Amino acid sequence: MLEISDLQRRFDGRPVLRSVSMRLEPGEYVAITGESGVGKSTLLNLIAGLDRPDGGRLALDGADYGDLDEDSLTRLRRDKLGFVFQAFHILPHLTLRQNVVLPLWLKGRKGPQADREADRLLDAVGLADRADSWPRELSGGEMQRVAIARALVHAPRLILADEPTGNLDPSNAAKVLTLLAERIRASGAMGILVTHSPEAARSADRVLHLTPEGLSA
Ligand SMILES: Nc1ncnc2c1ncn2[C@@H]1O[C@H](COP(=O)(O)OP(=O)(O)OP(=O)(O)O)[C@@H](O)[C@H]1O
Repeated sequence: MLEISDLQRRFDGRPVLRSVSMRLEPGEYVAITGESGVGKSTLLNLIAGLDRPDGGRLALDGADYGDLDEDSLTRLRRDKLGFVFQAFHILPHLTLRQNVVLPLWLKGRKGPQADREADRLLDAVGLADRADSWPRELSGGEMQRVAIARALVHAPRLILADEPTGNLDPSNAAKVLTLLAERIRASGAMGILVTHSPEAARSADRVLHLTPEGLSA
């Protein structure tokens, strides 16, 4: 479970997040929308443990971020989080299988079993026959599906997606969103999708709006 209560973040004395609270149960997938500059990425960075709040509490499966030092936060990110961002950081000098297997390598799992896991995910995103291809051979939509496979391969508890369909055509965007929602629900993970697109937001179980006052349905 992800618990956020009364989260606050200021930049140069200017409050961006004044009091943000939410709760996410296993298997739940929520979309967060809100005007440009309202603090969506700031919130996502805090949830990702990439930034520290000025007040309030964040806890994932009972682990309070405030009790974790930088090394423990890095471990939490590596072991429990999956990231799908628009700049998907697919590494050009690695094959698709190697890109997808990377989160398992980082956890010290290297070998045939890890490769099989990566292939299973590539299959799930419809790219089973492209495991040995290079990223430069892929379309934008295919690349985004590789990013999703990689975000899910280590069975993260929490998946964070920031405008994952930003530069996709409507048909590929719909495929990517369906896939993300299906995988989150099937694995009992939790998902947070930040998006400006009402259509993308509808692929989640519920939609929350971020305003200067906080998060509301
Ligand atoms: N590191 C930082 N230092 C100073 N100000 C920052 C920093 N990060 C974000 N901000 C400010 O906080 C506010 C919220 O930014 P944020 O990127 O979270 O908004 P957003 O809702 O994600 O916007 P968009 O939809 O346009 O991506 C903005 O005014 C931004 O300038």
